[in-house]
Amino acid sequence: MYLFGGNGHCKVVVDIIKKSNEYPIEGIFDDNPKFNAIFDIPVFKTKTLDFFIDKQLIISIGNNEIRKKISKKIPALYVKAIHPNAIVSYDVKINEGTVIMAGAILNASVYIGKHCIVNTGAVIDHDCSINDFVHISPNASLAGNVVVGEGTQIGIGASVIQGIKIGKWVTVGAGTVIIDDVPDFAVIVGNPGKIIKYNSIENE
Ligand SMILES: CC(=O)SCCNC(=O)CCNC(=O)[C@H](O)C(C)(C)COP(=O)(O)OP(=O)(O)OC[C@H]1O[C@@H](n2cnc3c(N)ncnc32)[C@H](O)[C@@H]1OP(=O)(O)O
Repeated sequence: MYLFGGNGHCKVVVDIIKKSNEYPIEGIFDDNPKFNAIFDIPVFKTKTLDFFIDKQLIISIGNNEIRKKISKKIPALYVKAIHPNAIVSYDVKINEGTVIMAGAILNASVYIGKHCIVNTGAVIDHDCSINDFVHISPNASLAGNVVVGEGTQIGIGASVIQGIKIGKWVTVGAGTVIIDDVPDFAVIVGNPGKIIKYNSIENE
């Protein structure tokens, strides 16, 4: 399999794949000239997108908007990666392109969309629904029945009480406590969370 994107997030994705032993990593694609190899894995420059058509791929880029753009451009056999030390309930649905990091806990009947990141130690409790291109940052916790819209980032250490609906392309700041629904594109911080501005997202 291959990875696309060679920054810090990529190193954590490499770790998951090596530990889960599911796929050998044949290379990482990144056009930045500063990368030649990441750990012992060669870095290649992109020549043609057709190369990826029959290749297993994960987009290893932390920015949700960029991950979406690249996934629309590159036709590949997207796969998911789940760290062996994540705890994933048996009826959780995880879609392609998504990575689940060490210590994450996904409880009963959780749904996770495509190209999501469930980062280190995040907790997603029963019946939550996480849409495509979402990032749940390290140590963030979602109580039961929370819905998170496309492209949203839940910041490091944030907490969301049960039954909340968070819109698309929202940014929930580090350590924020969400006790009410959050509209699309909001940037929300503090305890309790207050909206400070709105994201502008191109071609979402
Ligand atoms: C493995 C990994 O690294 S995963 C990555 C995890 N990273 C994160 O979770 C980062 C989350 N990002 C944040 O919390 C950011 O601070 C954001 C996105 C909410 C805001 O960032 P910016 O748009 O740059 O806003 P800025 O820093 O200018 O802050 C605006 C105001 O909000 C306040 N503010 C910003 N973030 C927070 C926060 N998390 N909690 C409380 N207040 C905050 C600032 O103090 C500032 O207040 P002021 O206007 O009174 O001075």
